[in-house]
Amino acid sequence: MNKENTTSRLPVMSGKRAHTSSTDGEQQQPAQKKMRKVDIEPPQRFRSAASVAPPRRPVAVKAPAKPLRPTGAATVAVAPARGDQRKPVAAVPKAAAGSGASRRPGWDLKGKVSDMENKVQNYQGKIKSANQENEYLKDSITKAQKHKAEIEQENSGLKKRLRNCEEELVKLATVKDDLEQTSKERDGLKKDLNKLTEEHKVLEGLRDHLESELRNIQTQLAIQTSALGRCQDSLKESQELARNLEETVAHQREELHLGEMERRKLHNAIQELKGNIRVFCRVRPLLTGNQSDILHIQLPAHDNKALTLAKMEESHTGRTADTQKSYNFSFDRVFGPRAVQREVFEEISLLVQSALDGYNVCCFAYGQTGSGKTFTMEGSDLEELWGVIPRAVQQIFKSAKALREQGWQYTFTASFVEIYNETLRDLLYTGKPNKRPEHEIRKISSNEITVTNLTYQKVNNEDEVHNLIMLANQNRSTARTGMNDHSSRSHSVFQLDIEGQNSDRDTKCKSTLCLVDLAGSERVQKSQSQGDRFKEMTAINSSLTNLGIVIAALANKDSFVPYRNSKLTYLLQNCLGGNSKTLMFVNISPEEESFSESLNSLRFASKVNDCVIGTASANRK
Ligand SMILES: Nc1ncnc2c1ncn2[C@@H]1O[C@H](COP(=O)(O)OP(=O)(O)OP(=O)(O)O)[C@@H](O)[C@H]1O
Repeated sequence: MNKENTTSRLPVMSGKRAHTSSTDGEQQQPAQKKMRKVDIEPPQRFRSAASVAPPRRPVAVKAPAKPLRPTGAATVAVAPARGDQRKPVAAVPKAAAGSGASRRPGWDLKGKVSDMENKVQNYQGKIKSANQENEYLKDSITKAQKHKAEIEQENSGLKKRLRNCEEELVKLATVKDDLEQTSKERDGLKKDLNKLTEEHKVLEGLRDHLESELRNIQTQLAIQTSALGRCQDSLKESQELARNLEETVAHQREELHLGEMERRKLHNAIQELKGNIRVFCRVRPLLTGNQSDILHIQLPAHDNKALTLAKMEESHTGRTADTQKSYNFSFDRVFGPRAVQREVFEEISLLVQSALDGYNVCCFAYGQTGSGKTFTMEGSDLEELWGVIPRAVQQIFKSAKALREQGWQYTFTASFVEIYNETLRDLLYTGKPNKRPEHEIRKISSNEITVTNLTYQKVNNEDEVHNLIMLANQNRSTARTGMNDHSSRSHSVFQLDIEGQNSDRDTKCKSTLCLVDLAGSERVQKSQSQGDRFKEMTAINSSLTNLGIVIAALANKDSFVPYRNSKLTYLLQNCLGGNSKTLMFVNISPEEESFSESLNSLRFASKVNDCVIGTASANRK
């Protein structure tokens, strides 16, 4: 609102007032100006008030009837009302008054009085007019005051409105700030929106892709569902079949178990018929030369159980011709020099099977040094040259695996001990040589023998047993170098303790497979041993003799069996008793110079072969 407008809209206000308003207006904020422009209408009352202004009517001046003597009253004039722009009431024309006085002669007092009275009347008229005007002015003042009060009231109202407007303005400023803030936020949101729109587009693309994949999957699912339906049908059929098969399997298992028990019974019966102690004779091939050069050992072509040892004896007198002396022997089986390891083992594999069935089994090789005991029991590294021990171990683990399907679980514990000069030595010892412990044989129950400080190694497969055999050979070869090949003059005993359990049938069995490589059986006289060698030979012969005595006592069913006479028989006590199956190999050297030793060995073996040890029974619970 400009100054001109303010002035033009408030016509009754003084210029100063109008100016003040204008100044105020200039200082006001644009918003206030706007508000004023909108709200303040030209007050109509001011206009009407303007019309209240006293009329500019001329004061009626009556010509005096008589000219009055001019007095000082001529100076009386009505002061114009404040703000009244009217001209002062015209005084009686001076010329008229003056001309009357001047016209009257000095004596014309009457005339003069008349003039004076006119003047008085004139003045009285003037006074009356002034009074009227005064009344009028008073009235105007009253109205103006009233008007002023109204204006003040209106002013205070306007001020109040102004304050309200200012407050509103402040609020609006806050709103503006808020608006700016909101605007910024909106910009930010716009950016976010743009970003989200982009993302939305990407997601839409992804969704389209996924929807198409979903459609594919749904198609596949439909195909799979129908296939599943078919599968479920065939599964039902298969389940039915499986149930039938399970019943058959259970039935067959039962039959198998019964068959297995029957097999064990029959197997044992056969073993009993064969005798619980059996003797096999094995003739070593010549290490050099032609095997047909072996003349003193005769093996009948059609009898694999007989052997004849023949020797030409010179005539003592010289008069008669040389005579041939023959010694016939019969064993459970005789293997000639051409017999291979597999062939030999086949004959004893049934015995090894008995060990898994819960029978104690003892297999030992007897014979003079170099006759092939170690070769028979251990053989060499080549699988086809494996001896009884590795083949027995292989068979045991193979059979145990097969029996697992019938509910049998087996645990195996191996030990390997050497008896030299009636002293025990742990062949599985891995500690320091100078810390080797001493060992004692102890009987811990009626059918259990244990050796103190001996390594009893749990084994789970044949490889582990082969490793133990290698360790034992290492231990023996160490002793061999240090003690002048004492291996020939020591007994080595490999024991495999077998424990079986069939939880389904609540059956347990426990047995020991004992495989022994005996020391060379040379006679003292022949070897002409002396000193340590003599001591060794005495110990060997003593233990071998005791072995014969024990076997004989068992055969005779003696009430006392002298097991404790030697470490060997004490250690083998459980494997030699009535509850065991025993196999003895008698190894024969083919060289002619070994004739006498061979004869001795065969005689010893024959004695053993004649023994019938009581009926073996399985260690079952
Ligand atoms: N059946 C066989 N076929 C081939 N070689 C054999 C046979 N038997 C033994 N030998 C060989 O004869 C030699 C002596 O055999 P071995 O060491 O087994 O005799 P030993 O009776 O154990 O002797 P020791 O009592 O000294 O231990 C070895 O070289 C061995 O390889």
